[in-house]
Amino acid sequence: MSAQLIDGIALSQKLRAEIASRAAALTAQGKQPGLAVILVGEDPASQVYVRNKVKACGDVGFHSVLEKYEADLGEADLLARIEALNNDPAIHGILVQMPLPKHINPHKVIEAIATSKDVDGYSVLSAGELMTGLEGFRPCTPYGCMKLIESTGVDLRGKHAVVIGRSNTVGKPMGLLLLQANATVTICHSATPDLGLYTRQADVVVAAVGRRDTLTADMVKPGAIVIDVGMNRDDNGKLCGDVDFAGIKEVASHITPVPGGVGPMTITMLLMNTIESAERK
Ligand SMILES: Nc1nc2c(c(=O)[nH]1)N[C@@H](CN(C=O)c1ccc(C(=O)N[C@@H](CCC(=O)O)C(=O)O)cc1)CN2
Ligand SMILES: [Mg+2]
Repeated sequence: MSAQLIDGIALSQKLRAEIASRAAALTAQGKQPGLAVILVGEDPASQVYVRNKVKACGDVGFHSVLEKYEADLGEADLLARIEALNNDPAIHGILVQMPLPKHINPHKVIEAIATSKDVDGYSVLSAGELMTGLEGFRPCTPYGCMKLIESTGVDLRGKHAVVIGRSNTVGKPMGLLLLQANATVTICHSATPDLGLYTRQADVVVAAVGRRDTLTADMVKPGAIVIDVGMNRDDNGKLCGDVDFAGIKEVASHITPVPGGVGPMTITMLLMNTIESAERK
């Protein structure tokens, strides 16, 4: 058996075209969607991500502002910038690129963003909205994973989904989104003994641990959907995910590649949250 590839680039293109037409409709009413992206410091990967976010905004017709600050920016200065953007009617979404320099408390920064503009969905209130099923912004990476799963046409009702990883930004919200879609959810993590015992029972596995070869073919039920959130490097420095793609594609029904799977969807769902924010205004 050879799994069908779930193409995050193709799905992103389709969703971004829909977002662009919604943006055009808002712009025609004088309400162009706007996203503010803040980067503190010179982390090379973060520089690429923020550049890609700003470019993605331009591609779908959003207004965007990129604010770049030196790594020694004071926490109070960053909080003051966020407060100004909270009060800027041209801005519907505010995103502070993570990770932040060590001297800045990321929780304080995230909580300073108005919930109505928290398009990363990282704040305590956004997490509570997800937990209780209220309308709100879903964190972009797990939201993108849900769209990738939906694109397979498989109904999650009654299916067993196993999430590997319990981070606040991916694992935990992923579990809640799967639960909302009526899956039976198991969350595994670094203290789970015999991971394969759980994953072999799963109809859907989402791997989000940040360690390559966490999931191998012998740990996957034939016909399962495998979503790989990982971004790691192999021995040759090549980008790879958390799962053994070559082995698992012979067992799974559907699998996301790395690169080209979950990654592009993270930025697409940021655009989705931003258009939803602008439409709510
Ligand atoms: N404020 C935020 N910070 C961070 C987030 C986030 O969602 N909000 N997520 C990550 C980084 N990230 C976006 O910010 C991100 C990571 C990866 C990709 C992506 O498209 N990856 C490509 C491969 C890229 C490569 O070749 O290196 C892929 O998987 O195809 C997009 C966005 C942490 N910080
Ligand atoms: Mg993310």
